[in-house]
Amino acid sequence: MKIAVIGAGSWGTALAQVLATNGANVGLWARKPEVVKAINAEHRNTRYFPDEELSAGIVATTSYRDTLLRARGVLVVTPSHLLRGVGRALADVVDAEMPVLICSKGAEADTGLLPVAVMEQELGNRDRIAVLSGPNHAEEVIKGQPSASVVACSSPETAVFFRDALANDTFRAYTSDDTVGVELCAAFKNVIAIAVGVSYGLGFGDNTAAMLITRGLAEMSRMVVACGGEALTCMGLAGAGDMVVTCMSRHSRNRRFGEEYVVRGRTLADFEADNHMVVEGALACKTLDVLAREHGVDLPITDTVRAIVWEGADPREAALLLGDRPLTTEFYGL
Ligand SMILES: NC(=O)C1=CN([C@@H]2O[C@H](COP(=O)(O)OP(=O)(O)OC[C@H]3O[C@@H](n4cnc5c(N)ncnc54)[C@H](OP(=O)(O)O)[C@@H]3O)[C@@H](O)[C@H]2O)C=CC1
Ligand SMILES: O=C(CO)COP(=O)(O)O
Repeated sequence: MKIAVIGAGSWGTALAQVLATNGANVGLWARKPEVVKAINAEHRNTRYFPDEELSAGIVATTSYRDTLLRARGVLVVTPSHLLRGVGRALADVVDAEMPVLICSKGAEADTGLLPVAVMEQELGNRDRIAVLSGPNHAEEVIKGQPSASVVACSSPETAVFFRDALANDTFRAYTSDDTVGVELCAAFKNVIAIAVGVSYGLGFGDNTAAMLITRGLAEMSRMVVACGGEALTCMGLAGAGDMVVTCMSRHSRNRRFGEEYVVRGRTLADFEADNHMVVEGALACKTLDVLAREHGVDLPITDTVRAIVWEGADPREAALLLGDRPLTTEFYGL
């Protein structure tokens, strides 16, 4: 069986390797010809994983049409701000039944639309559009270290199709029908990871990090419930699981950006350019604000991250303001 993967950054490459390890032929779309050449000739993605040998079952190309040719399903693994453009391009090459798994974590700028809704607008047929999320740093998944993730979709058949394509002894995949919950968890945890990075950058310790993680989970739960998702999803792999790993792992770009912003004064543009990698939380703190206003949800940590990253707020003063709000019950708004 052939599966297509759109995006040959860290996560697209790692997922292509999981699929190929499971026996699939993988068509991998990369935008740079030199990445395609290295993958096909040397079985390496020299830009993101120079030390990992990729399966010979992965064939890269810069053509959407060739990537999708005879594929039974497609994974979209680009940064979230590119999703609408990818959906538009895919509309020309996929039929109305092709299962689509979105692996990006974020929401659309300006509209606040979540990935499945964006893709549905471009491709139609929501039941064939699923989303993948969980505590999955690509650097560990590509090495086959034990990990788990959730495939969420309104259609159990689509969820099971992708679950079975991805699952193996070291990559457990669970299914869920709470797409909105899983998508919001994915967008939120990146924002909170920036907050944790800022906190360590300011010299605060592990108590502060644990506070931000758990209050971040409360913030996430308020939003998930307000948008029609399930609070329990926030306790699962896409919620608490991904929150913990992104806030605590040395691999997290979001956490590292937050820390380097404070300690080294590095801007978002510099950080992303130097690493060739996205910091999804920087965009998400703005897009989640659109949703929060729409649903009247209080997001104090998200607001603080946005003030620091986009409005020039001093990180230490912003942190003090966060602690200076009226005291209330632990699970207000739920
Ligand atoms: N990395 C991880 O561990 C995980 C990431 N994710 C999510 O997956 C998504 C993709 O992230 P990831 O794989 O890490 O990406 P990376 O940050 O590793 O790399 C960015 C990718 O985006 C591509 N890109 C950048 N700008 C454009 C553009 N204008 N047009 C087309 N492609 C572009 C880059 O291509 P090029 O190399 O040519 O610049 C590269 O493939 C994100 O939403 C992320 O949150 C989810 C789980 C784990
Ligand atoms: O989503 C991720 C891990 O599950 C990756 O997080 P970062 O983008 O912060 O590295």
